[in-house]
Amino acid sequence: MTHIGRPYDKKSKKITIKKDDSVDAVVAYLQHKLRIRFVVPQFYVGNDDHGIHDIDTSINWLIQDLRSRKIGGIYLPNTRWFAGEEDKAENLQRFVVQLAGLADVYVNDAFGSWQPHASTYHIAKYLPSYAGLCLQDELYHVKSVLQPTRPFVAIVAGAKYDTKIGPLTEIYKKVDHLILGGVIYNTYLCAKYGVKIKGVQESDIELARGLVEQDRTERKIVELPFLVESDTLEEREEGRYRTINIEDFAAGTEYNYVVDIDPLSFEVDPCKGVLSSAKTIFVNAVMGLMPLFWHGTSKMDAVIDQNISAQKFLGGGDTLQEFKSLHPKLYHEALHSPKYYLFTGGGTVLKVIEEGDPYGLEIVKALIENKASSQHDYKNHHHYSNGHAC
Ligand SMILES: Nc1ncnc2c1ncn2[C@@H]1O[C@H](COP(=O)(O)OP(=O)(O)O)[C@@H](O)[C@H]1O
Ligand SMILES: O=C(OP(=O)(O)O)[C@H](O)COP(=O)(O)O
Repeated sequence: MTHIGRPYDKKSKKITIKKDDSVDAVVAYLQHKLRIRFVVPQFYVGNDDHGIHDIDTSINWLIQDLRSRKIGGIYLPNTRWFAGEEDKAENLQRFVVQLAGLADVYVNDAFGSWQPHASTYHIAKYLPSYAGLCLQDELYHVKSVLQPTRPFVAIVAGAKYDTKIGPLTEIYKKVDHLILGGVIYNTYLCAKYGVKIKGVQESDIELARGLVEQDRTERKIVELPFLVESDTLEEREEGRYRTINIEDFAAGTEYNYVVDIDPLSFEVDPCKGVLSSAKTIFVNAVMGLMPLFWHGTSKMDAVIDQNISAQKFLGGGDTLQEFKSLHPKLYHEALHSPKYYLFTGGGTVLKVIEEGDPYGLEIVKALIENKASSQHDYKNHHHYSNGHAC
C-alpha cells in the first residue's frame, strides 16, 4: 500500500478520487520488476466526498487467491482515498482495524510519508512493525544533514507550502543560508515586499510573515532576483511570459502567476557565491511549475554540481523526479557518488532538521515503541488476521 498525491483536502475535508492519483503506475512498475501479478481490489465509493469508507469482505476472495498462489500480491488503492486515513476519530479506528486484519506484519519503507496517518503510524499499534531497508538507510544518512560541515545551505521550493513553511522557521536557525523558490518563495515575496502574486492566498502570506521577521537581522535568506511571470498556468507561450526583477517591486503592485526562477538568478551573486562556497547543500526544490517551466531547476542543479567539494543532499518525490528527467546522466552518477545522497522524501528531511533527531519522527517512534511490545500485540491481535504478509 502507498499514498499518492494529496486527494484529501484539509480545508474542505473532502476526498477527490481521480485516475491520476491511482496506484496503477506503481503496480505496473512492481509487476515489471518483480515479475509477479498484483491485483488492486475495488471498493465501494460513497457519493459523499469521503472516499472509500471500508475495506469490505470482498477482499477475502483475493486473499484466498493469494494463499493458493493464483496471484502474487494485493495492492490496496491509494490509502488517501480511504475516509479513515487522515481522520482523527471513528473513521480512523475503523480503517486501522480493517487494515490490520489484512496482514501479519507491518513494514514501513516510506521515508517520504512522515505525516502520522492510519497507514503510516496508527497501524503500528496493531501489528508487529518494522522499518524497511530503504527507510533504515535514509534515517542513517539524514544524520549527516543534522551535523553539516559549514557553510550549510538549504534550498527549499515546490508546492507543498502548508507542511513546509512550519519547519522553515526552525531550519532557519540551523543553516548558514536559506534559498527559497516555487510557491514558498512567492508567498515570502508577497509578505516581505507587499506585492500581490496571482494564486497566493492572503492566509498563506500571514504564515510567511514570521520568516520575514526572522530574517530582518540575520539576513540568511538569499533572494533570487530574477523571476518568470506568466499570464497562464496552462502553457508556455512566447509573449505570455517574461522575466521580472524583485528590485522593481513596489508595495501594492499586482503580478500574474510567478512560475519559475530565471536561470540568471543562479549565475549572479549572492546566490552564485553562496552555492560555490557551501560545504553542505540540502535541496528540496523544484523551482518552477512543471513540466513547462523547468529552466530554473535545471540551472540550479547544474550550478550545485559545479561545487565538487560540497556534500550534496537532494530530497523529495518531485525533486528527484525532476533531477532524473532534467539531468539523467548526473542522476545516475549521483546514485553512486559519495558526494551525493538522494532522499525519497524532502518534507521528511525538513521535519527531521526541525526536530533535530531522525528518531523523533512520529512514524519512526511508532515503529520503535511497538517493536518492543510487538510480540504481545501480535498475540492479542492475531484474531483480526485473515491475511498473509504485508
Ligand atoms: N511557482 C510555482 N507555481 C506553482 N507550482 C510550482 C511552482 N514551483 C514549483 N511548483 C510545483 O511544485 C511541485 C513540487 O513541489 P513539492 O511536491 O513540494 O516538491 P517535492 O515533492 O520535491 O518535495 C512541482 O510539481 C512543481 O510543478
Ligand atoms: O512527496 C512527498 O513528500 P515531499 O514532497 O517532501 O517529497 C510525500 O508524498 C509526502 O507527502 P505528504 O506531505 O503529502 O504526506
